[in-house]
Amino acid sequence: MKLQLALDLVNIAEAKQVVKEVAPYIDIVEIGTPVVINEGLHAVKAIKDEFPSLQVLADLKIMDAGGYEVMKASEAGADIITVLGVSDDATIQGAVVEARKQNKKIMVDMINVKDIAGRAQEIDRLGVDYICVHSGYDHQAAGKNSFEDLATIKRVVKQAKTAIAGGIKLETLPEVIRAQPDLVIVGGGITSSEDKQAVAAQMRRLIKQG
Ligand SMILES: O=C([C@H](O)CO)[C@H](O)[C@H](O)COP(=O)(O)O
Repeated sequence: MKLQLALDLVNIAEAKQVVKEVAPYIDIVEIGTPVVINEGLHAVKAIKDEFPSLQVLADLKIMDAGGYEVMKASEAGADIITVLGVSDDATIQGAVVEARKQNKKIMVDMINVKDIAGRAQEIDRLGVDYICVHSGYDHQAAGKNSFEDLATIKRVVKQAKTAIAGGIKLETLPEVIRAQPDLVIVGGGITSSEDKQAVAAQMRRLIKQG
């Protein structure tokens, strides 16, 4: 099981500082959607250049023009790029084709997908690398999480790796680990804590224990 740090509410300099603190405990750094909006794909390049041994995920949440946007994120150095599960199959297929050309991976974010089981099966057949259940900030504010959805995709997805994101904290991580996703994505659970390094280290320990 891998651990991904999501960076959402930082600029490039702050992002570098956080990654420096927690780098030994994480596998993937996510350049979050708000960072891409504020800083552009330069943020992806800056982090990849400074931390070449970490995988970098560009959370573009692509909704259209999958091939083109994956190409641009790949040029910036992204290893994994996100596409929305609610987008058209053609968008996801375009993203997958381009990712294969560039030797990159596609993660489909299932945020706002109503029929998780049905859509996850369709998306799995499109050859994506990860399917991620996700309670975004607005869903978290309404008290939702994606634990049930994780169990659903674990049941129906045959080929892609499974991931979960949205409000995961040190206290809720054991419940997530019990469901055995391939990847756990944590943003505020690390970045909002006073001692980010200690929290990331403890998360890594819990994941290692399984
Ligand atoms: O994708 C995200 C969100 O939509 C804002 O862009 C976050 O990266 C994701 O939810 C993980 O962050 P936390 O919920 O703070 O763990």
